[in-house]
Amino acid sequence: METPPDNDVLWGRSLRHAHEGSPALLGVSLGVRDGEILAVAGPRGSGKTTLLRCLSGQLVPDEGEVWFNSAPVHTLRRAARERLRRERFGWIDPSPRLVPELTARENAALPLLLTGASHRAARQAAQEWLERLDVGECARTRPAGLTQAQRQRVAIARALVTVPEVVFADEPTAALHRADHAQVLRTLTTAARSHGITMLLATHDSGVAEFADRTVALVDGRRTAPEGALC
Ligand SMILES: Nc1ncnc2c1ncn2[C@@H]1O[C@H](COP(=O)(O)OP(=O)(O)OP(=O)(O)O)[C@@H](O)[C@H]1O
Repeated sequence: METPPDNDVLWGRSLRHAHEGSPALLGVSLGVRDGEILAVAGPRGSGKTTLLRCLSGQLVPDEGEVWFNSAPVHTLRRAARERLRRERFGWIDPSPRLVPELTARENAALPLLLTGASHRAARQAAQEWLERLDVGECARTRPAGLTQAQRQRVAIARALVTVPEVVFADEPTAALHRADHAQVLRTLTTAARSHGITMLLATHDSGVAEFADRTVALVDGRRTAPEGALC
């Protein structure tokens, strides 16, 4: 088995995957460097979500390998992959999926409570992340009382509260008004950079690439090199 380059925190090799017979990835390889913000660009249906799910251990590819910090992920059992996702990774969905009964701060604190942090520590860290993401004043409000942009910021706080090694952001601005896109992306990428968090940012919006260090493009489940880009 070939081992990944030393400076890649995450590495996928020749990933192939089909959903119930529909091909989604047709042999994608990529490495992500420590602390890098990598945009995964491509039109709808090009395989971006499938790639992020394979790299984060949510999905085992039909073929190919995934390595995290020089250890294989694709050979781990389900429980070990779930632990990896819970303890080392963060995930941001296109639409914020918050627990409606909990306040913004309680939602943001959840991942820390799941890793065994005390209520007090989790509450304090959640409040700090809400403030960094400009929704500190919403801490006691439940999701129904927030705007969609505020809910997405709370979901981002929840993904970052454990300071994960890698955050996977799947179209994080898809459910927002265009006017909110740049501000949310700037806040997200600034927070990641200041904490040395590696980030994969799936997007079909070419404007997102300006927030990334590098862009890889997918079309029909394969990588293409965007003109002028170094991949
Ligand atoms: N659960 C599923 N069952 C069946 N087909 C699926 C499933 N998930 C994805 N696909 C198909 O796999 C292909 C790649 O989908 P994927 O969601 O990975 O692409 P994407 O680039 O993230 O698209 P989008 O921007 O619309 O989310 C598409 O043809 C899609 O219809």
